[in-house]
Amino acid sequence: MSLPILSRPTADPPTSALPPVPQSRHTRKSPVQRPSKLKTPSRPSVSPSNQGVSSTPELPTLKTTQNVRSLSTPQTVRKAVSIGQFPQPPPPHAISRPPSAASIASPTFSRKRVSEASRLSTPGTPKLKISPRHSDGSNLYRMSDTPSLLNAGISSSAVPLVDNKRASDGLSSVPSPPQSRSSSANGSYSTSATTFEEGDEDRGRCKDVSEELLGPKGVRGKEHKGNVTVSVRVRPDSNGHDSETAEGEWMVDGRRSLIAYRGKEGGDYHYDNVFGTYDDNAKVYDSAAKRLVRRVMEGYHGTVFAYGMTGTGKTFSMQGITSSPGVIPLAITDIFSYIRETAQREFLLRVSYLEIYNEKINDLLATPANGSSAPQEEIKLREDSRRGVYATPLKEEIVQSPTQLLRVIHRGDMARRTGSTQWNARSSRSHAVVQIVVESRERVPSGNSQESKRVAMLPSGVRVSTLSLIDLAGSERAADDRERQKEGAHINKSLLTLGTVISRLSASKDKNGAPIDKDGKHLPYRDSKLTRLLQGALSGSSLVSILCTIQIGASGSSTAATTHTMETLNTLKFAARAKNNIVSHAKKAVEEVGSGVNAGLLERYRSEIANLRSQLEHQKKSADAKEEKTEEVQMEREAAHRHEEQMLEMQLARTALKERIEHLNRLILCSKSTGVNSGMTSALGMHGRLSTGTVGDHGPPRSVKSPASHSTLGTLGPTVSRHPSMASIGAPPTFSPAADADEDEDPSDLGDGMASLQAQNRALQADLQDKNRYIATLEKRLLQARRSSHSRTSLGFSRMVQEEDDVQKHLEEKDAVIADLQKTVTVLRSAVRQRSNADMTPESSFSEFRSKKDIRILLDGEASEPVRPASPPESIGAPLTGATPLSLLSAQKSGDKKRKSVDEMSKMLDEMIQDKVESGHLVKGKSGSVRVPPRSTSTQRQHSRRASNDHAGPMPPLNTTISTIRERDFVQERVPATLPAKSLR
Ligand SMILES: Nc1ncnc2c1ncn2[C@@H]1O[C@H](COP(=O)(O)OP(=O)(O)OP(=O)(O)O)[C@@H](O)[C@H]1O
Repeated sequence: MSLPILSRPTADPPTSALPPVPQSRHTRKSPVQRPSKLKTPSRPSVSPSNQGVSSTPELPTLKTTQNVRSLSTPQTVRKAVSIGQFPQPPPPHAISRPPSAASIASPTFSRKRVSEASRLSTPGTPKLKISPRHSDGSNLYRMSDTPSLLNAGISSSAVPLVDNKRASDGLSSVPSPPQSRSSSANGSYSTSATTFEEGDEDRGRCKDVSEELLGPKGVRGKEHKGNVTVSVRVRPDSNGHDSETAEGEWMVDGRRSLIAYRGKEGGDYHYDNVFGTYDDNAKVYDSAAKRLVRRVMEGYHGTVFAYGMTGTGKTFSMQGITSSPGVIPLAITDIFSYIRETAQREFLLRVSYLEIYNEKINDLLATPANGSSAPQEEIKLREDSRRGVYATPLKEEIVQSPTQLLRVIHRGDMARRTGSTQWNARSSRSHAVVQIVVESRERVPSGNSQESKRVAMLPSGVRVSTLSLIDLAGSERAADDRERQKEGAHINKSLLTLGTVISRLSASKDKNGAPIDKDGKHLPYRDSKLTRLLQGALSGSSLVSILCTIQIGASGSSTAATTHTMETLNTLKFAARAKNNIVSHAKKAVEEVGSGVNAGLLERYRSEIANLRSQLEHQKKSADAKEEKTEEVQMEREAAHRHEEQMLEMQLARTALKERIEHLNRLILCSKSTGVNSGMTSALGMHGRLSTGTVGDHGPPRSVKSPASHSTLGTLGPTVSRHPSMASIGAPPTFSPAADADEDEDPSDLGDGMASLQAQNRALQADLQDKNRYIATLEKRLLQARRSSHSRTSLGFSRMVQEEDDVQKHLEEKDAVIADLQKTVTVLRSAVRQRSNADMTPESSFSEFRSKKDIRILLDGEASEPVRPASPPESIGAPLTGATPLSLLSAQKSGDKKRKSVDEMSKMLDEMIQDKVESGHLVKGKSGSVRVPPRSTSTQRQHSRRASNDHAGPMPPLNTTISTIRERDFVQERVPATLPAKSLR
């Protein structure tokens, strides 16, 4: 009989979300025996065929009255597994508890189970016999009612039978009645622990049964045994026909969890669960692993492993197929259901997946996805007191959803070593270990307030538990293939070591605490990586569920059949030893507080989150402070910038003013150098002399102004001070009489008035150009100042605007001056033209001067009053009344025409100077010199104007300067530079 050719799941993980996880777990009932078409063996109705059991003729071996339909062909049983096609979790109203008897009694449930059974059973399946209880009690023992974490809360009440009789024909896994554990003399085994159906009274209750059991009222003496569950699953025959021998030799009673072999070395084997060929993976999971998974979620360590001969259905049971997912996917679904149901705790899940292949550990999750064959870092097993034995370095992935977890495991499955053997087309060549680490922590129920939310995050102890789901490689006979032989040798060796360890397990320990066997020898955990890795579970630190798979009724040659039977018996013995010897004293993991190396990731993440939060807050604070500082600095900078701008503008304005002043000064010097200033000075000197000397020479002096002004003029003295210029401010130099004399006595001046005028004209033109250039410069600066003033927001803005206005005013005044000068130039030009006629009558001269005077008046806009007639020159200082310039000029007809006209002009100048003195633009010194009044406040200026004293002051204000310039310009205009100094005297 050949074994079926099977294939491993190849489908990709699902992309769609898993179905919703149930919110309640109180409605799904415990799995109980399902109704079957097979007849339930009953003690009274002993089948006659039982007589044929040779090995134990005395035992009535009951045959099922109806043959179990053989399972569908195994070739099609193992289809590609698609995670998306895993069974949907029960709806919210359903619970994950096994169906109760009550639910079984319902027609719907019965129909479903019946149809499942009929689907799985195929004609040809070995007829399984149900062994009744031994009548003599020698080979069959009742299992003791030992409550445990894995059957916690289960009462020993009998399961109600459908229609008052066992619905199962023995293929169901309804636990047997309590029996005491013992082994029969002829090799029959039974286990002390048993699983019990939950009584109706427990259904719907969600109580912490472990607490109940571990509490003072718990059966402490027996609980440890109860923490180990051993189940045996019988795989359907692969080819559909069964041997009569096998049929006669084997009896499987699922209801009583019994497998009996009536052949050589036969006996009855009792376990916690016996699954028949019709039991599907859901049933296996519910009975053998579900409770353990729940306990792991509560904080216990748990290990589920499948053990058995190659091809007997270990991988099938652990991974499952599309239509019947196995223990691993169902556990994953359950884990997440539990998390959803447990609102009072928060969880963190991480998963790792390794294989032990040829005594080497490979990380199945670390395999590069792109297929690159980079050598993996060697994974070693280490041990510490807290974690026990563990593999490192191992990749762990944190998962947040069932889909994600299934995908990770699927990835590992794909990386696992498999190969074709004579017995299994896709045989697992390695032991595969999925480890799901569950970290959980109590959550303080959070209210709506921010405070309570914060409190909810307060750190509490983190509990870390591990669920190990192990699919062992199958024991096998020597294969033909070399590689398979080598693999098989390693597999067999490790399984042998496992068996040895289990067989020698005892509660004894040496003085160092190392486990020893009954003979005081050390247990050979280190002989294989598998036993080393399972050390914690085997030595009792975790809950254990062992699922042993067998196949009975193997076809083939009689030798093969014998070998097969021997292997099956070995598996059964292994299972029995495991149940008898493994003592679990699993305890709930202690909640660890703190964020040290030993703390779970959950705590580390929490503390990291808290750290990051505080860092964030700190950074935010410092950022705020920085921002504030930056703002301050920015404001300071802006203020400084504004200040700079203001300073710049002020500087510009000051520079402009200074330049203007310098320029004007230059002009004055320039005029001097070209004779203009000297002419003016000469004129003034002339005027001085005119005021004093001319009185004697030409009769009483006449003033063209008021008597007051005349008297003022009289104080000018014999030497007229030089016209004040910027250079003369503060210490106005006066021309010494000698210098004056030198200048005045220059005969060329007298003889070449025309040339002087032309020179003056040139100088004025140059001056005009200078001024134009200067205006352009000022305009440019003004433009710059305006531009920068746009950006001003400082407090000094208004002040600057004010200053700018002042500057503007000054500029306007300067413009007016320039206009004056231009006009003056025009007038001078015309004067030059007139002089060129050389025929100048006093009248014409007077009219010319008069017109100039008018022009001046017009330009200055100040002296609007008409020129008054000159005063009679009786005395110096006396008011000149009754004389007009015309009369004056007429009286001197006898003199040189030019001299006369000069006198006229002198008079006119005198008059103008007097005007200026009166208006405060000029002050007269005691000696009769004329100066610009000192710089002073407006009040002082007014006072100065009134007092007309000779106080010399500091630099005059700009207005004064401008006025002075105007005066000077006017004087220049009026007094030709070529006027002979002598004549002025
Ligand atoms: N209970 C079962 N019902 C139907 N088919 C099954 C059952 N058990 C196993 N099979 C089928 O038997 C074949 C072998 O199963 P599986 O690969 O799970 O055996 P195994 O014990 O894991 O073998 P190995 O140790 O060589 O890996 C598969 O095709 C599988 O589909």
